[in-house]
Amino acid sequence: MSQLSDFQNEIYLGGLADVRPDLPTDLTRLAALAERRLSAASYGYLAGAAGSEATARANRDAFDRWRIVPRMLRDVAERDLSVTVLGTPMPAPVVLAPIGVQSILHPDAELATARAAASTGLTSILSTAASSTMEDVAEAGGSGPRWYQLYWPKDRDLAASFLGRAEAAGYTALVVTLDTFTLAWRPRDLDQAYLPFLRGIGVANYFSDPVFQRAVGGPVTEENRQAALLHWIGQFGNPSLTWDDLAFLREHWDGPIALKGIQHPDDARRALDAGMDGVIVSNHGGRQVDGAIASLDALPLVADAVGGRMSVLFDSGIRTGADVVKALALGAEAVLLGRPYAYGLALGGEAGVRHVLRCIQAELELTLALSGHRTISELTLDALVRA
Ligand SMILES: Cc1cc2nc3c(=O)[nH]c(=O)nc-3n(C[C@H](O)[C@H](O)[C@H](O)COP(=O)(O)O)c2cc1C
Ligand SMILES: CC(C)CC(=O)C(=O)O
Repeated sequence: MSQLSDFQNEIYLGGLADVRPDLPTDLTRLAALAERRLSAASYGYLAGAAGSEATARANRDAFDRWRIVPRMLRDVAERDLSVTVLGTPMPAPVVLAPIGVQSILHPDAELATARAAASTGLTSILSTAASSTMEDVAEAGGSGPRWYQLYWPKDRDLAASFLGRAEAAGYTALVVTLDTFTLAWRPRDLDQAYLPFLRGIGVANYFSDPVFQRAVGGPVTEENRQAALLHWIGQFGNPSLTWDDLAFLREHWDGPIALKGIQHPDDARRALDAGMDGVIVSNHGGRQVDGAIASLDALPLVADAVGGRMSVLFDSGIRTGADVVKALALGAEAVLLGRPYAYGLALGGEAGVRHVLRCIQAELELTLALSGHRTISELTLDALVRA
């Protein structure tokens, strides 16, 4: 556990880490603590991955195959971690990944996450499958920067309604997740017979939507709840989508759009051709295709194919400041942090999420400076060697 007093915090970290004394500063230790706090089913849902979880492990192992080569005497007294990605200025290139159904982790759920993100100035991406409506989460986040993640439903009117609501609620960029039109074979959840949605968690944005309500014959009440859940199951994912459908997004969303779940350089090129503004190199934290390539291994190829012409973001496996440095050096403009902040939420609500964000930001700044860099744009492949 962190024993840092305020004074030590100032000395060690320039006051960057608003760390909680009851949580570890090594974020790789959060999972084990969260396991003790959560029910077996909730923990399994959060920590678990697809199949044998080989891809989840590969995501982590890939970081070990790259090593940072520190450079000396480069005047790193003034550091600036800020970047602007998809039109959003950020104090550091770390974004909160969309994580749905957060009420299985903490009663304050996405509202706590939005407040914690806003207090750090970091951008938070809200899932379509959030436990609260996008309007309530926007209100909790106040002036904090926010992006909206679309799970693209079959009903186009419902999709358009989601996009209109998100724009009205101040979400400035759209993230469209392509890799999860259905949940993968996830043995931990199958063995526990656990799916949050069947308990009515993660459906708030659907049940509150006028288009959804029209389809189920009116507002969702106890009487039509079962029918509404069945309708949700039919609507949630759309496996028939193709590249041609992206034009629909452009028609209904004025701001920047990034496609999440890209692993192949040709798919990144197609995203560029379709007029998208960015891609998120992600394998959903290993939760979808077991046996798939580690996301970090996909990153340099995608960045080579489209970097400079569109934004390239990265997720799946980020746990430390060094991981962030490696992903940025391999071509990402920013990274998304997934499970670590969700563990923080489970362990300490809003303060737990803030702890995680402060720790990774502080560790990133120290690692950047100690390896001889002042700014994010100075990080290139030159900073790394293959282990
Ligand atoms: C419990 C859980 C729920 C998630 N829900 C969503 C979601 O609603 N939408 C989405 O695009 N990605 C979702 N993801 C994937 C994350 O956005 C992100 O891609 C992944 O967690 C990154 O890997 P990491 O956890 O290793 O950092 C979820 C991940 C987890 C662990
Ligand atoms: C459908 C989402 C709420 C969940 C998800 O994306 C996930 O569990 O990986």
